[in-house]
Amino acid sequence: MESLQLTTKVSSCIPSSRNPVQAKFSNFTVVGQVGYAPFWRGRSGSRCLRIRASVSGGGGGRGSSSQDGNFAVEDEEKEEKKGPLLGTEMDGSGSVVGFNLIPQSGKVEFNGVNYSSKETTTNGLEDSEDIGREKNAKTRVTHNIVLVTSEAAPYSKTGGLGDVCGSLPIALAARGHRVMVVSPRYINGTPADKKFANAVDLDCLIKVYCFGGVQEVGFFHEYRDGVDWLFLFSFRYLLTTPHTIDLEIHMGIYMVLLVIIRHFRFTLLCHAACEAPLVLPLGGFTYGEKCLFLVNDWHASLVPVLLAAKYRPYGVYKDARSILVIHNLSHQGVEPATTYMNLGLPPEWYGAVEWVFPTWARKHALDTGQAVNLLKGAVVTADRLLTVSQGYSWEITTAEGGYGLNGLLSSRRSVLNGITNGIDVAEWDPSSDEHIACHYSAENLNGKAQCKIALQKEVGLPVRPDCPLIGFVGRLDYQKGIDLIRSAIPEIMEDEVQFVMLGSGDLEFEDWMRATESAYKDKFRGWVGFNVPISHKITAGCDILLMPSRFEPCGLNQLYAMRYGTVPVVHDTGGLRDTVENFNPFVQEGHGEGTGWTFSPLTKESMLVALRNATRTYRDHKSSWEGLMKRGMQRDYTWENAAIQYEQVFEWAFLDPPYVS
Ligand SMILES: Nc1ncnc2c1ncn2[C@@H]1O[C@H](COP(=O)(O)OP(=O)(O)O[C@H]2O[C@H](CO)[C@@H](O)[C@H](O)[C@H]2O)[C@@H](O)[C@H]1O
Repeated sequence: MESLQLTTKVSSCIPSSRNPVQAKFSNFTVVGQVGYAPFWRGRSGSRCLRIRASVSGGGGGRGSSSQDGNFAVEDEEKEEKKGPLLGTEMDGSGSVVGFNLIPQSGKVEFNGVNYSSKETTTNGLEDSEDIGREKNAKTRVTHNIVLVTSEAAPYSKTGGLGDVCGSLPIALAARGHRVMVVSPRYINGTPADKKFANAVDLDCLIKVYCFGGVQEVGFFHEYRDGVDWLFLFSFRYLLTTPHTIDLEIHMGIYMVLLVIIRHFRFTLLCHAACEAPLVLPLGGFTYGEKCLFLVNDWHASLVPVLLAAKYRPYGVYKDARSILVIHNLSHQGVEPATTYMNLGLPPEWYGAVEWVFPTWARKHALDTGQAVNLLKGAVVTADRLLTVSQGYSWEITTAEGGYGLNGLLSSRRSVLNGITNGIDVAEWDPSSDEHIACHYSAENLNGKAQCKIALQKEVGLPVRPDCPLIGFVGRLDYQKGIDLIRSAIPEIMEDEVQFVMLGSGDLEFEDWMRATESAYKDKFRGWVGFNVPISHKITAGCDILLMPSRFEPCGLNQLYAMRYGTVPVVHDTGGLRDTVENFNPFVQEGHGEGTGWTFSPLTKESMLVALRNATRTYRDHKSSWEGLMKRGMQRDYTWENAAIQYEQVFEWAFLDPPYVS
């Protein structure tokens, strides 16, 4: 099975005059950037594409997907449903040549995965039982969603991106959408590999064209919680590269190799994610062309560029839409300009990803500043842009928060929105958390004191139930404001407090944590590493969670903390500002309101003031403290809230024509 192939020989290039948007963007380049704002220039050039048959027959091929109606309307007026398909017929070469139908009532099994007809929507329609139940329900539109990500918990996680991409798909599936998640299959020869144990090899190799030739990629698949989880592998990738994300974090000296590995891995990921909806008959049906791509951060940013440059000019994915979800603008996937040829894009599309560093950012006199920037590619080609909080969606349009993309992002402000992340309320639930010593809830807080004692014992701090215990969990890097904690620690340690930090990342900060532990044996513990059970124990056992993030697109730890009755003290920025309400003890007839402390500006002094206000309230105003804890615990953090807002954005995406067609 092969994908659209781009030849490097260029023979024709005919931008459509049908659509002004296409005319404007299908051939462009950035010729200069002043303050990073690009000037677009048409570029004469041409291309020749060769389409090789990928799926033929059975209505599952490109252009005639079996799920063309994936943009489905659910209401009681539904027409007769079709029976689900059993699976594919393949020819000797492994190409799909047809499908076998089975009756609609039975169970569907494909590659060992059970899809009951209730779970598997046909053209997005729910079964008649549901229709009956929802007789009076409002008409609702469901979509075929392809979420592309470098990580998805519990399979892979290095940070919040993994959490979000592990939970949001399930919430969307629960609302009736058909959802596929495409991410790499990280196998590293450790017990962590077991997380992929339930995924079965689909035995379907596809060919994509990038990195100077044909690359074969395959998929493992698990159907769980209503979601098709697809894990990508490539033999070349397995044989030639370290493939654990944990290892990558510690690769330091092999950074150059690491950059190449990532570039290769995520280029493959994007190409494969574009092919998967067309060629994989999951549960008997392909997702088809009329799907919605949710692409997360720079790793998946090539997807909208591929849709525009490789597929739409040849009539494929005309009705698809793409939404770029920005979790962290400070990582943009910037590589040397020479790597453009690896991306599998037509030469004339260079302008979409072209990036010119300003003079001051160049390393030497001969450095021309030329680079490719994958995230920028998505910013200029995706149909809509999303960030993970409203505050951050504004910050990225400013010079301070825009990391050089603020000009472009501002120019797309009309399609830029922010939706605050939810959290996995089943995994993060103090009344049932398997990692913590004692369960508790807003109604009965007794167990929290036990969790604090258990944490103090586990990390070897003196057991002092009344001493305020401050926690920190997160990546040790510039974003998280670790340098601020480092500069404030001598003063924090003068107070009657204990402090537990869990984190990994920057080696300098890891060393600092170890040294601080030696210096303040009775007060400070620094746990270097990535340890999910300990993160739960800290969240439950501490009284206060400190987050002095320099910027924070959303932040999950403050949400986890509030759900566990641990009061956050945060820098007043981005998603932290949106989610933590500053404590005011005087309102509500002295009952107070708010869920934590927000401080600004980002200085040691203002952080210390907020922290000391928190510890004083903890010690001297027990009822106010309990109010703070309970208000935080009673907030609604479910993903359903966020999923409903995502649906609104999906609707807007399909109302407009494709941004680049
Ligand atoms: N050492 C360690 N051991 C165990 N667990 C650890 C850990 N270090 C971090 N974690 C966990 O990783 C997650 C980090 O969440 P953040 O929201 O801080 O994400 P991050 O900055 O990575 O992601 C980006 O994406 C997310 C999701 O959109 C945004 O919330 C965020 O603002 C943005 O920077 C949490 O679940 C945390 O508990």
